[in-house]
Amino acid sequence: MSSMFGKTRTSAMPDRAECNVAVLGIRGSGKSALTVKFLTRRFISEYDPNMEDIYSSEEIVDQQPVLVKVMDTADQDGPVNCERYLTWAGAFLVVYSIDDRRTFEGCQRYLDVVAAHAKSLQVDLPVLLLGNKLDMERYRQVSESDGCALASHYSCLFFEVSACQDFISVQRVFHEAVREARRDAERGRPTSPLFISEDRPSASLATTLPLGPGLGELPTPAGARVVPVKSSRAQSKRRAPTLTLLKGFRIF
Ligand SMILES: Nc1nc2c(ncn2[C@@H]2O[C@H](COP(=O)(O)OP(=O)(O)OP(=O)(O)O)[C@@H](O)[C@H]2O)c(=O)[nH]1
Repeated sequence: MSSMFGKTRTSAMPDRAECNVAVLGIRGSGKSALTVKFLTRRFISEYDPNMEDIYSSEEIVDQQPVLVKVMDTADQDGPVNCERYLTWAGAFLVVYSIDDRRTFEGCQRYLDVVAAHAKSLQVDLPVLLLGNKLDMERYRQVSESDGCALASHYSCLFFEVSACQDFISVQRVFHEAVREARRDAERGRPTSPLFISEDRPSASLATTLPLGPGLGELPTPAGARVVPVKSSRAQSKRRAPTLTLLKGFRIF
């Protein structure tokens, strides 16, 4: 039923695109806060740190509906047993906190793990590096240029966001992950993992999921800093997401 990026069809539901996004990073970087912000538009400050789950939200990205599934991972001190998300995800968000150098150094191991996985598959896997907690500017330990340099090294996109400030910047990041996954699918990533529910070829993706004319439609709200390392061409149409929590967050 699920796929890295592809379409599913059941008797009760027409074809629809899906994109699996894994949120990676060491403890305290804000993975759960970003996930919840994207799904609910709310900032919730405390979560069960050991809980790992997959949530989904129906989104419109570049005028095309897509079911975005988000895995909020819960590794202890770095990447362990990574197969569960490497084989599942079609895009990766690697998160650190700008006010904690340790989280920045920790995220490099995730970038290495994903890069090695992509190399073993001989595919491009979309990765976005996120410097979170932009609201903690005065306690910043990781400069924007350090984030940019790391993203350049791994050829990934780079954004600085805050899970406790505006929703739009956080939504934009998740939508950008979907765009990247679409582009990789269009560039001809291997077709077999893309369609699991039915053995349908992925050749139709290019026609069913056209690229938008250009990024820049989503405003960057005051106080949020979005730092694209690679240029992006697509645009996103915003709307309130239809939220489906596959399992409830345990919030305490
Ligand atoms: N100021 C600020 N605090 C944040 C932000 N995002 C998360 N936090 C706080 O940082 C702490 C860690 O956030 P989590 O979302 O639990 O981080 P995590 O990466 O999921 O960590 P684990 O659940 O331990 O794996 C919590 O106290 C959050 O309230 C942010 O953007 N700004």
